[in-house]
Amino acid sequence: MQRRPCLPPKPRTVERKVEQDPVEVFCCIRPAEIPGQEECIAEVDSRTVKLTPPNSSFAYRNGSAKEQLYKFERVFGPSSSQKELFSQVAMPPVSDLVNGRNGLLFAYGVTGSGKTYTMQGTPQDGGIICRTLDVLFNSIQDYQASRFTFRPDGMNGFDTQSEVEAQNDRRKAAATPRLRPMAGGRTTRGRKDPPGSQDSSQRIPDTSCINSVDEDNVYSVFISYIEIYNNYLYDLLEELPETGPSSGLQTKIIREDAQHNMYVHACTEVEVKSPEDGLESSRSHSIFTIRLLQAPLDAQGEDVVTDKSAIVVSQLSLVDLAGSERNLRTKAAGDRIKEAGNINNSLMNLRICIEILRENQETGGNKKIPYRDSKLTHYFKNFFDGDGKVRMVVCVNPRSDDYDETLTVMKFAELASEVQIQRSQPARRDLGLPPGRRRANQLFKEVRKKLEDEVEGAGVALEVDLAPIYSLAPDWPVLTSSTPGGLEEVISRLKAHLRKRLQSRERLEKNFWGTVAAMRSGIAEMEKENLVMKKELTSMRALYSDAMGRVRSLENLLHNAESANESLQRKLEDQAFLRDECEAVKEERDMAKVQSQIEKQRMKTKLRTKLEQEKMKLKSTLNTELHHQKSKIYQSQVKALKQALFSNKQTVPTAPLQPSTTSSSDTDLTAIPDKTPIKASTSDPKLNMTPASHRDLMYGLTISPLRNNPAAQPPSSQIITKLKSSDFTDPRTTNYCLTTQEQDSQGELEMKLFKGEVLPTAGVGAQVVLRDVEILHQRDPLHHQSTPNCKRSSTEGTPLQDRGVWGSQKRPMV
Ligand SMILES: Nc1ncnc2c1ncn2[C@@H]1O[C@H](COP(=O)(O)OP(=O)(O)OP(=O)(O)O)[C@@H](O)[C@H]1O
Repeated sequence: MQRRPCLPPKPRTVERKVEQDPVEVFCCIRPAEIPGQEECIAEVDSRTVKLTPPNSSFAYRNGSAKEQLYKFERVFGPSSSQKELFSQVAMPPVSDLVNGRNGLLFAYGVTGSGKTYTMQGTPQDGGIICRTLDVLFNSIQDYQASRFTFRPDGMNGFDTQSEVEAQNDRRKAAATPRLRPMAGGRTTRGRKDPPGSQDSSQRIPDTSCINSVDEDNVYSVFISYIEIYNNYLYDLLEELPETGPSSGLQTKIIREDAQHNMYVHACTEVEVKSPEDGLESSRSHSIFTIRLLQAPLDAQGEDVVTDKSAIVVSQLSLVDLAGSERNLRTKAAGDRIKEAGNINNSLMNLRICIEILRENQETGGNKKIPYRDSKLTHYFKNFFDGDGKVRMVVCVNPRSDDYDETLTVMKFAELASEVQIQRSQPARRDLGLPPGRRRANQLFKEVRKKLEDEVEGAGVALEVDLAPIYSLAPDWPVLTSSTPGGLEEVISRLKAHLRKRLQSRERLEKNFWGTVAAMRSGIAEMEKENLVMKKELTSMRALYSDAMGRVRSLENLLHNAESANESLQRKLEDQAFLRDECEAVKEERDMAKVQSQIEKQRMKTKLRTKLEQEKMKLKSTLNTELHHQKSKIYQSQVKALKQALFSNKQTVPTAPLQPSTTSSSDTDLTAIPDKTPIKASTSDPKLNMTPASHRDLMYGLTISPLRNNPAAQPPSSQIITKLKSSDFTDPRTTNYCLTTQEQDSQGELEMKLFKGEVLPTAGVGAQVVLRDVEILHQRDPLHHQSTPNCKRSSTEGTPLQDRGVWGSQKRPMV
């Protein structure tokens, strides 16, 4: 069977001038939603629109916007009617369909631009789908084949059935209750049906019709209705059981038939006999396909030629594409994002295919067109390869908010209109049958009926008189006794006539028996052939059923494999989706982790700062306290020293300058190896020192009484204490100075300055640590003069004091 106009193989190497048609692009501007709204598109003339960027558009904001004109085959403004649009846009493809050519018509545009309205319309004012069915049935109504004359063979082809088989099927169909009507008209996208689309009583049908219908054919219309959702195919006419669990619509796969046509495997195709039958299931937002079957009548114009190869199938797909920008403006999430992503991927792939197609045509290149990257383009591959005419209706909502998306749509339309599609060949097949068979047969039937009605027993009267063909001779001669020549003449004429008759009879008899013999031998031959044929047929049937069994099992295997593949693909996609989600969650967690680390670090810094502040505060409190204590101690020590110095006592208590409150637990004190007072003899006015293991040394002091007048006094020690209390922030820097004076018999005065620090102990006590000693010598000038040999220090002669010259010698304390 010829499924459809089988295209001649497309030439690859042989150059041949092929006729091409451009993709025809039309523009339909819907009326404004709100009267007086700001609009971005205007109809310039019947073929041109002007697109003006509004201030709010992205293109305007980024400075790339400018006013632009776009050309179309035809522009339909807001006031155009559905009828007008249908006549210009869809009538030619309907005519092509009737004449055995394929066609694809799709509506493209942003959400809410009127694609569904254009394809379906309203009950009172039908859209392209309704009008297509109307016109088609108006045109073929009288030539329709009876139902079930053709049956889909499951491989994108059709089988012809005998009238008896068709009748059986009709009986069965009438007895079987109808299942849930065509998947309930549901679409997986869950869009709304156009108002009143199910109420056929309100419908105002289109009355146009195509005149070029071949009357010597019979016609059958089959429709299918599929939807591509999330890049999966669903058969929306799939019958679902009325009761019981329903697992919903199964996904379908695309296959290629023997003629390399793409088709949806196991997709329901419903034979429809009227527009209403078709519209019952035309609430489509997707691909509504009409397939028209044409088969010629036999020579008598009575029956359909049952030869499969005589059937011609043409197809018209009416497509309502999904809006292209859903996710951008709807702020979709979750499944909606996936859906929007798939919609955009499909449309993007459609654009890519068209772009490469155009590029190949322009450059003569042979770049691979990625039709198989999405179901939408895969399904329509044949059309772009030249299997039918492609038309596009670009639907536009004029509102300014849609400008950016409309601009993209316009660019795509411009691109599509530059693509050339190879013109498909008409699908007629000449079987050498005379035209007008149907008409002649009809006339014959009409005349016979008329005669039957007029004359009783007209059946006999209508028998063809074959007498002239088989007569033995011309009519008997009229012979009478008055014939000139007399009786003799009559007898001789009769004899001649009889001789002729005898000859004719012999000839006829001979012919007859010859024919009989030929027929007999023919029949015998035929019988023989028949026997052979019967045998062959039996073996062929066996082979055929074997082959069919194998085909079926292979088909099942293939189907299972494809289903498994499909489900694996789904799983893969789900996994990929899950993986993406997991990655997103992981990313979120990582971010949270980093955030918490930053938070921790901040807390740490904050706590450290607080700790430092607390420490400083504590330190300053302690310092204040220490200072206070130290002041107290100093005062008491100074007091004690003063007392010691001025009380003329020989010794002052040898205890270190710690208050008695110093506890044994004092850590600094424990570091002092020996707390035993260091005694100094009165004869040795110098201070006795006991080195400690500690780096700093602590000294017990034995202090000689201070003479008020050293000159008058015998050599002795004089101690002057000096405290500098300017800096108490660090107790270690508190200066402490002890001075001893000694005058020898030559009158040289030696002064020792012990420099040290007063250090706090761990308790509230303090200790004196001497670090340096400076010795100053002063010689009495008077004495010096009398003793010229006396030695002088290196600094001698430097007038340090009024009283004489001081030499200094610094010795670091160890
Ligand atoms: N030419 C028009 N005249 C009157 N109403 C229209 C026209 N075009 C669209 N509408 C109305 O606008 C609304 C949206 O139109 P429609 O559903 O056809 O848009 P769509 O492009 O198919 O959207 P989606 O992409 O979401 O399917 C509908 O209510 C429809 O009736």
